[in-house]
Amino acid sequence: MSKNALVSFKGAKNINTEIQLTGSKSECNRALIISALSKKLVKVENLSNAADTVTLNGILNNLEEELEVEIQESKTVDVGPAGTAMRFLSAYLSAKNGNFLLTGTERMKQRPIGILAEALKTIGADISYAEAEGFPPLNIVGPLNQKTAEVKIKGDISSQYISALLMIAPILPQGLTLEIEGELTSKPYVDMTLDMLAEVGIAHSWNGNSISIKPQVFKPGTLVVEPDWSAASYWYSIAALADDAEISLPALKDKSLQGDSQIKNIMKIFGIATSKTNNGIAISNLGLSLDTKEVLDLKTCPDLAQTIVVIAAALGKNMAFTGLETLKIKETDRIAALQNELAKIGVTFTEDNLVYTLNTDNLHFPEKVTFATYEDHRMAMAFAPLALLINEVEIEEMQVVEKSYPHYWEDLKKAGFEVREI
Ligand SMILES: O=C(O)C1=C[C@@H](OP(=O)(O)O)[C@@H](O)[C@H](O)C1
Ligand SMILES: C=C(OP(=O)(O)O)C(=O)O
Repeated sequence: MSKNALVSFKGAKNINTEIQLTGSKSECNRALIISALSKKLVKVENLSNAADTVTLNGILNNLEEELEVEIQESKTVDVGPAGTAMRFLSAYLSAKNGNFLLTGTERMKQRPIGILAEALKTIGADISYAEAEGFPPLNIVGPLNQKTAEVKIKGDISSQYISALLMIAPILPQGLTLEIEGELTSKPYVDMTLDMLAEVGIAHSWNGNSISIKPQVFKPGTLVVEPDWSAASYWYSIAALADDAEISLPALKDKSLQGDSQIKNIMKIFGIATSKTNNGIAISNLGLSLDTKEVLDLKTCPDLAQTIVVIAAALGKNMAFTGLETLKIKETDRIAALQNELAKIGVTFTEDNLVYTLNTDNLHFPEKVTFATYEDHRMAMAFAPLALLINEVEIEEMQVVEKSYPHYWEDLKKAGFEVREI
């Protein structure tokens, strides 16, 4: 039975703590696929306990055992709500010997995959849609018989399709050249894929809109996963809402592979400073929130959108945002979810010509607010910090955080929040 979290913060709003964040699920899920493709020549260190990573790891370990005994009938592979696992496994299983039904939650069945499936079919994969055209579940019969190395792929729906193809490219007999059509959304995630491949000896060339990877062998090595900067963003929120905050986050790097590390620049708007420590970073509240008239473009960091929009709203900043087009096809329609929940504190979030604007003129904080989470971990984690402004915050279905940050509630308690399961 799912439970809700009742979150509150009693006494002076001073936060002084050290939080050890779990590994980035994006880095982990790439590292696991790369390790499997390299036949374990590549090892992974600091694997996350995020449910999406635990799921993918379990699937890959299971497949390895089963492929050894060569099971021929169709095998169901269920990724649950893990988008990266769905997209990365579509490509990975296409290259593997076997017959698979790749599926996930009801929401996963509404998250488009046609662009990736059609690209894989062009390359030579045997893929069909088990239910709705263009959506999971997929029937995949591998291994693919490569017909071409040249594929055109739309870049503006999800970068995960491109990462999925890039990771299998080195083991394909002809390699791959991807010509990206339209604007590339979430670009730092493609950079992360290429950087992690480079760490284990896989070279690429990027010319204009085309990325090429030739057939190559993986170099033995270890991919060490950095903690999750998307998870760190919630600590920036907490720092921004506290009266005084000094929070250290060990092992986060100044030069990160994760695009969400740009939270450190964005949060300067809300008066949060980031400094290097001898083992990571520390964030503190300088109490110098800026007035910004600029429109903030979040195309390169969609997973930060909820964190930033909620904090801007709670601090009464009528900010405007662009680059939010992909939010509607994530764990939930994140635009609708934000609109519904921000309304509970009197804030509107409206769209005009792809510019989303907050209006906080009627901002107010009732004694108690219950926020719905829509099976989306980021809704829970973005709204819970409001307990620094609202006497009692109830977060529905508190277990959603497991997807990327299972220790979230424990960490809040460590920082001085009261969190009760109800
Ligand atoms: O490649 C990745 O690890 C991810 C890419 C992004 O998705 P899109 O490329 O679909 O925006 C991001 O939202 C997701 O949480 C993780
Ligand atoms: C969008 C997300 O994940 P995924 O696409 O991997 O399900 C996320 O973690 O915010």
